[in-house]
Amino acid sequence: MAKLLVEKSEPLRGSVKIKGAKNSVLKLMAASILAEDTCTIESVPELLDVEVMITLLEALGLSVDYDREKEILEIHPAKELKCEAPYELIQKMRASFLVMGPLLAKKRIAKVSMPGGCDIGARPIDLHLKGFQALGAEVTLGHGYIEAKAENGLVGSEVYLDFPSVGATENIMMAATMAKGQTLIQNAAKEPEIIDLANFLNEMGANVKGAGTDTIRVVGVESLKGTRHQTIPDRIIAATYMVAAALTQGDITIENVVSSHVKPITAKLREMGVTVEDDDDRIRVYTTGPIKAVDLMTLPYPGFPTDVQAQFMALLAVSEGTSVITETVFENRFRHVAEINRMGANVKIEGHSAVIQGVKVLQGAQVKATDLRAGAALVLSGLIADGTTEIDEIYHIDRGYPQIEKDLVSLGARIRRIED
Ligand SMILES: CC(=O)N[C@H]1[C@@H](OP(=O)(O)OP(=O)(O)OC[C@H]2O[C@@H](n3ccc(=O)[nH]c3=O)[C@H](O)[C@@H]2O)O[C@H](CO)[C@@H](O)[C@@H]1O
Ligand SMILES: C=C(OP(=O)(O)O)C(=O)O
Repeated sequence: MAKLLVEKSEPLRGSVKIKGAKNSVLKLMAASILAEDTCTIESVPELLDVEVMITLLEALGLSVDYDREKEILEIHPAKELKCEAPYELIQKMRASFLVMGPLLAKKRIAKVSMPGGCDIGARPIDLHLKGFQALGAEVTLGHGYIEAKAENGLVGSEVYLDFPSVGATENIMMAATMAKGQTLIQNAAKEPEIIDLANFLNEMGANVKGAGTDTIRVVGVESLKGTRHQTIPDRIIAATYMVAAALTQGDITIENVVSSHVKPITAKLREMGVTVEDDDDRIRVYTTGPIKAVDLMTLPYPGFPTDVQAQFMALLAVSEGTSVITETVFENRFRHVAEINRMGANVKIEGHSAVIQGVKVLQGAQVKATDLRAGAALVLSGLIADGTTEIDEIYHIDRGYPQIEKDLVSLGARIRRIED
């Protein structure tokens, strides 16, 4: 299996341009199932997860042209849309389950494999299913598959989410686009990717209002057409590179970022003594002083993102003092602790919190990426650790970072990929 070898590097300097957001583009791809004609999506990063979604759309009968160089994806409607999404594809990636809402809206029946748990938690789908049921679908579970049926079409309704789940909000929003009448999604997730999806759906002719607030109103329409859309920049990659600047005591300018999407990151870094200068679409992060210990808690947007928790742990591991990170979104998202401790960090898990006693230096070691962001955190730690850090199982990183080593090397990092 491929590995990354990360050497202790000089402070990172220079500028880096952020590509389209994985967590947006995968949903835009799923939403394309709804269109009567071609959808063109721009700024589609070259990621493993994008390849999995292409395979899934093709398995459903759509045809897809992906110009990897230009980062443009054209998704053409199926001659005959299939309504079954198989286990082999759904188990590869959680976001595959997002085809259920569009299939149910368009075919009035969908049979999708249950996604199962993953490295960061059990990740149930009860809220997605409650939403489909509220819209009148009959949902049955059997042999590892979920079947949802609404023979006479879905009917708009009120859906209250117990937790503002990103995926449930998106799946229900897509299902509701062609339901009869109005759907209200209350306690909806407010992530920027939800707004991007709503904009995409509206460009296709849907009637979605309130995305980005906790109440989304969808008025069903008869059909949806194709459109051309530019994916929003990846705020999690931007945040990862912001941490890289602070950790290496460097000076990085991040281009093509929506500053308001990374406010919780900016605020936390400033609290740690790091300088962050932000314009609308560009952020400069630099520091020369020590990093102050801080406490943080992950929360749904606009709270501190769980997808940046591991990267902040890498930074707090070498801060001055004791910090506490509390993870409230996923119940098992501390698997990176064992790995970062192998590099000399002093982190203890206490229930849903990690107590981090800052140390002066980290040491290069053999470690493995236990999930996508955990892997990114290890790459960052490797940049300041003495010697070489050898990171295994980097396919996790490739799910969500189109070119982590290329970007970081362009900023002065010493990273090599060893292909098997
Ligand atoms: C592809 C994608 O966009 N992934 C993101 C998405 O994942 P995802 O959409 O899976 O995350 P959710 O917001 O749904 O999950 C948040 C919490 O709600 C729970 N839950 C969710 C649905 C449900 O039906 N029942 C339930 O209990 C989950 O187990 C988890 O504990 O949002 C997460 C939270 O910001 C991010 O970390 C992921 O990177
Ligand atoms: C958890 C993540 O992704 P996914 O929901 O696809 O597993 C992530 O992007 O950090």
